[in-house]
Amino acid sequence: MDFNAGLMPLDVALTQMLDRISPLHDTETLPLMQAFGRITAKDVVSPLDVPGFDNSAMDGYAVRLIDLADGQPLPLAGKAFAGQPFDGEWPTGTCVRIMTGAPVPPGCDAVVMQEETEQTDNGVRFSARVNAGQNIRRRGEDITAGSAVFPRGTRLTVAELPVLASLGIPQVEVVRKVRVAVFSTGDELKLPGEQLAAGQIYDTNRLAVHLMLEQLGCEVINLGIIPDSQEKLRAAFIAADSQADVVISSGGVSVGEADYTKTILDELGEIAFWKLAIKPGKPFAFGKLNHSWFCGLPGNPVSAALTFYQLVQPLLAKLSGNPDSGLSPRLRVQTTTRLKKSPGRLDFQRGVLTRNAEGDLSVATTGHQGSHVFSSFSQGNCFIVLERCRGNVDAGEWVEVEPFNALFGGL
Ligand SMILES: Nc1nc2c(c(=O)[nH]1)N[C@H]1C(S)=C(S)[C@@H](COP(=O)(O)OP(=O)(O)OC[C@H]3O[C@@H](n4cnc5c(N)ncnc54)[C@H](O)[C@@H]3O)O[C@H]1N2
Ligand code: MOO
Repeated sequence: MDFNAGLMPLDVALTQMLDRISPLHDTETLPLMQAFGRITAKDVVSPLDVPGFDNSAMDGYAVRLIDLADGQPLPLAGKAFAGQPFDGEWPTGTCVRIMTGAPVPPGCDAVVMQEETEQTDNGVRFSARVNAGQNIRRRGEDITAGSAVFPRGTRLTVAELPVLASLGIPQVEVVRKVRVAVFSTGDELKLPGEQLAAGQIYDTNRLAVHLMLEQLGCEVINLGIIPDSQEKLRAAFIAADSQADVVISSGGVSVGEADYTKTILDELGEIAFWKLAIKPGKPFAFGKLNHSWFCGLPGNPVSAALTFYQLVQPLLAKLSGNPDSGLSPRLRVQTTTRLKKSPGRLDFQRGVLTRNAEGDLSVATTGHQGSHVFSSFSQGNCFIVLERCRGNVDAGEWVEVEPFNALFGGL
């Protein structure tokens, strides 16, 4: 019997999910200092030219080309500093001492850096050839007034926010944070610091999900551990649905006798899909509650973190108006170790991607790939993504890898 028949392929699940979701409409306006990581809600239009005026790129001398024609030294007519333009008369046959960032005087054809000049009793001698426009940074050459500097949907980081500061923009309109409620389910779960009775374990998944949500800039509503009781689980879902845009649970989505999540979802909302052709993470469920989206992560910790990473991360990106899913581009490299795999599902094994002295990349397994071995994320730095139809992979074969992003300590 083929247990994998009827499982939904990952790309189909992702398309179905993302097609149903539209970005949040609500926005807020924040000072630049508080806007790191947020997504612009509108095109940001520049009110200014940058640079705002023609200015010098070097410490040196502002000249007119015609004055250099006979090779004679030029006496100084005055000085220009950043913030203190030269505003005197500029007589023919003279030059102006100028500093980096100072506005070039009207009529200036070029700036000669001081290393290419010589002081003489009769003024400054220009030994090297001087080209029109050299060392002048032109008004508007970086950004012109009225142009869209960053389109709607830009994630604001240290690459963008200082540009807004340079335009004199003090605040920016961004999409509001996505509100996400999270809880773990299971009678066996305890908090770190508590005593474990026989058969109990510590709750790993809620911390993993909470931390990933924070990294992704979401507002987290952490509802704790919900015991395996239909009543308590129903109450948790209702409370979560009333507060959040997305509700994430972990555990209880498989086929065990205490796996109530699916039953309650059927009752309170609609399940769009459940059971994917991926390993780990097969019992991932997605659907809609009364007003929020629902993601049911499998209980096994690697499966929970992996399905969050591969499915919930792109969902949150879309909701927050970010066109970038957050997933790293995949590469093809050779594996240096044998990889165990059964045909049927798309495997996301954890691997170590390295570069040898010749600059060639290769990957090796982190070892045990059980969906309870959370330390494999720490040992690895990438997913080894093995196609559904593939069986065991021998050392030397080519495989696809997906480097971890910052959620798992990658770049
Ligand atoms: N007969 C079948 N059994 C299972 C199947 C299946 O298809 N048929 N799928 C297996 C797979 S794959 C996974 S993954 C799990 C998912 O099960 P659930 O989502 O129902 O999760 P639980 O049964 O509640 O727990 C599974 C496992 O994970 C531990 N767990 C749960 N929550 C946490 C947490 N917050 N932190 C740490 N560990 C957690 C739990 O103790 C169990 O060991 O089902 C398989 N079974
Ligand atoms: O598909 Mo499960 O998530 O292997 O542990």
